[in-house]
Amino acid sequence: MKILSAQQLAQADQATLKSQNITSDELMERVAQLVFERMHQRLNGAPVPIKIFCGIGNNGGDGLAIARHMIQHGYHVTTYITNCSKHRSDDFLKNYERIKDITKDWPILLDCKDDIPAIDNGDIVVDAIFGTGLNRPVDGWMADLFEAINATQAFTVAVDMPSGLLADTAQPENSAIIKADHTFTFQTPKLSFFQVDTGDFVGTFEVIDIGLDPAYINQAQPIATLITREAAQNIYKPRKKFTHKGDYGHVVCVAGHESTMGAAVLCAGAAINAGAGKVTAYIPNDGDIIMQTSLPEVMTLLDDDDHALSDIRIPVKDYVMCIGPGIGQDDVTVSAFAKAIKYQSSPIVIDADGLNILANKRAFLKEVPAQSILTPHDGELERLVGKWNNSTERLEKAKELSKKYDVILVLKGAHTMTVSGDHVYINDSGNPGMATAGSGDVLAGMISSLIAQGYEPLMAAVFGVYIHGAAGDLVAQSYAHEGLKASLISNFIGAAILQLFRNPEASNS
Ligand SMILES: NC(=O)C1=CN([C@@H]2O[C@H](COP(=O)(O)OP(=O)(O)OC[C@H]3O[C@@H](n4cnc5c(N)ncnc54)[C@H](OP(=O)(O)O)[C@@H]3O)[C@@H](O)[C@H]2O)[C@@H](O)CC1
Ligand SMILES: [K+]
Repeated sequence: MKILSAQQLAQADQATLKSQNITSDELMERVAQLVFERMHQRLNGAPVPIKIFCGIGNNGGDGLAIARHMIQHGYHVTTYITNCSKHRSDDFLKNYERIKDITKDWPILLDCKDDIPAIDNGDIVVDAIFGTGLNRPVDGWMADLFEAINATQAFTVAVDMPSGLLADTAQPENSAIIKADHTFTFQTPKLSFFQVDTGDFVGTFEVIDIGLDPAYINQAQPIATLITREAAQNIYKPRKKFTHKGDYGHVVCVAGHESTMGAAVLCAGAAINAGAGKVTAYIPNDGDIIMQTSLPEVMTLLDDDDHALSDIRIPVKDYVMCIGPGIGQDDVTVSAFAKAIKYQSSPIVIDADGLNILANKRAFLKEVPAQSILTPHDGELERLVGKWNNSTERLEKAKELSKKYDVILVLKGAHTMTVSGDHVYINDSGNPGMATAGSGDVLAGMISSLIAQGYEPLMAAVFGVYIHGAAGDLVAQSYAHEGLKASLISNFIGAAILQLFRNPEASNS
């Protein structure tokens, strides 16, 4: 699903009015009707007090139209207008007249100086103050109003966006933002919904297709793409009948150190579980028994050194290298790593200590084959690109690194983002239980496995991240977030692929 910028959405709005030959007022009515229907479906006429706060732009116009529908259906609505300036939009004004004429229930004008209306914990608050048109930080009385709403336990529903949140640009520090419990957002989700410093303001969200011009949306270059279940279905490559293990590639996991052999086991195990035809673990000599007893399907190649990797020689042809899990940063390993990546000519996957070595010895970055995949968590990313002040800057820095070295970055976290040049793919599966040791080793093994099976590196990363999250979601259903551990994610890879094509209603999930 495309994620468009606030500017693109405004253009889509204009294109829609033209192509569908409708007025902006008619589009606003369509939007309000769709939001009302969803609220009505859930509330089912409940006599709960509903307080609708409306700004004086088009977001406020939406709010007034929603209020009118709710009043007409017998809900207990109080409508407030934050009447802070004279610049009211035309469609706001039309809906202001309409709610007065039709319902005779006049909105309360708040003069933005005096008291803030009382809000009780049992109220439902509808936030229609600002949407995509926010153009400066919120301060003064308005910031106090936001704080008062946030201080209550009233269930808060945001229209299009929580007010105060910017759709796609850096949010100034300590901005006043409404903390929504649920957001009805129009046509596409906004980039800030997925960023660590702003995502929590959105609550759960629901994208409402408001029928904006498909021709405009199809040609628009998105600022990011949300990888949903449907997108993942389209990437999946089913196997053909007359094939053999050679058709599904060979992964060599270069991993492990005397105290971190588990990382090597998780990485190689995930490569097998994700479908590679063959997997070899290149490990320190003493790790042989651990690997062979843990994973009977995996072959081993042993380093001369008992405890650490010292000279990585791989006497096989045509394989995909996954390097880094648990290798440590001993001097011998750093030199061996440099040599190993220099000899690679096709894309590899670099994780964990492999990334830390690259951060310390930046010259090695030039030796990384084009289209290789780097899978940093935020600590590793910071070592690679330096500190950032906000999520927007984090993403910009990742894009720069990706372009400079022609590599793909998988920025791990809630809503993992895969960055390839200016293209960003945001993952929609997974849960907080996946923040657990070894989860990254499993992901690195999975992505390498998919490249070995013939997926283009970028799609291997995007699909691998989705299935990794989906496997985590399946594990969480039986083990809770707390009981989720990396080896379980790996064990559920196959189930997650099956689930991708199961009718969600039939499987009740
Ligand atoms: N895209 C679509 O297809 C559709 C979009 N629709 C809806 O339109 C919404 C966008 O509407 P919009 O452009 O009128 O902007 P909006 O969010 O109401 O804010 C503008 C107002 O806020 C004010 N203001 C801004 N910042 C402020 C601040 N910090 N502190 C105080 N005031 C501030 C600003 O004041 P001014 O700058 O004029 O002084 C102006 O009055 C969108 O989110 C969706 O809900 C649907 O109806 C139809 C389909
Ligand atoms: K809003």
